[in-house]
Amino acid sequence: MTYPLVVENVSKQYGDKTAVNSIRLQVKQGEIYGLLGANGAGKTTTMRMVLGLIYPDQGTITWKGQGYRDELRSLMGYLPEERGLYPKVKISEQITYLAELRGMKRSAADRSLKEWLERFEVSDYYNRKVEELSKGNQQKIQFIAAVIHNPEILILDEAFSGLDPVNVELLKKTVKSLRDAGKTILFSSHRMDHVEELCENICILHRSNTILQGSLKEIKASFPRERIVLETETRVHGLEQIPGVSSVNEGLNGYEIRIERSEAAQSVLQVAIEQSVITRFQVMEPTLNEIFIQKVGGQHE
Ligand SMILES: Nc1ncnc2c1ncn2[C@@H]1O[C@H](COP(=O)(O)OP(=O)(O)OP(=O)(O)O)[C@@H](O)[C@H]1O
Repeated sequence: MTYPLVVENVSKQYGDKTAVNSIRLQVKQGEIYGLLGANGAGKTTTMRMVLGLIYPDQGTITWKGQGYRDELRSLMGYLPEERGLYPKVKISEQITYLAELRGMKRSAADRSLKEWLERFEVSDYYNRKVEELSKGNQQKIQFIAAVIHNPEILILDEAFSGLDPVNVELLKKTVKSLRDAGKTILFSSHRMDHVEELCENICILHRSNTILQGSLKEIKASFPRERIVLETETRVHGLEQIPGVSSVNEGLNGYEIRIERSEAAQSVLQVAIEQSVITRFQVMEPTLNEIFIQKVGGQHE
């Protein structure tokens, strides 16, 4: 396997503050790589180094085997976390200008902009100023600014924040189609459900260091299964008293039971069978949210 984007033992200091400490990433073509971490963990700093906007103090970043060089500008697209459009300038003017900076001809940029506006169902914004748009629609325009020049590598920092559920789906679908078109995508998010849906591999940063990294599937399989979903036709009593059960939550459809050791699952099933007809019994893998909280939560600032 050759990886187009390789970050090798990269560190970055700001004064005596270490923002990123010796991190390593290998991102495939046609994948969305998840970069996770609490606020201040070092995600944006890492992305800005990949983009060549700031330089690592140590380590190397290579794109198809070579270090940063100016030609990469036109191959990279960036959706920054802090949005940076000019409020008073027309969308058509500023997006085509940004595309020209990335090496596009104005006519091609204009054509591409019109296609993207249509795809996002906002064609009438072509002549509008950014300040006239809602936050969510400004976000869509900012996304267009990142992809208009058809970059090979895409850096998306909190791409879906501030969007309503319909627009989240629209952008998610778009990111997936860019992945399927062979783009190499680095994606940060605080929404673990989005990461679970989009990313094959992840890296969780905590206070500048990598605390968990690898295939999401393997990471999930390596954590114990401590949650049971139980649905029965009638109520079941005494679940709390089963040895190894740490909590029982009764919901509308049944129970969510937490266990401390895997043998307890068998006892829960036994007790439920004795009292009712079971319509669902499932020992669940941990969610990424649970894993994140477990790894980061206890030491959160
Ligand atoms: N220009 C800067 N000067 C000094 N310190 C900085 C600078 N940029 C970032 N830092 C520090 O480096 C650390 C990592 O910041 P970074 O922005 O990369 O975190 P993040 O993971 O993107 O956080 P968030 O989720 O809040 O966006 C933080 O402690 C931050 O205060």
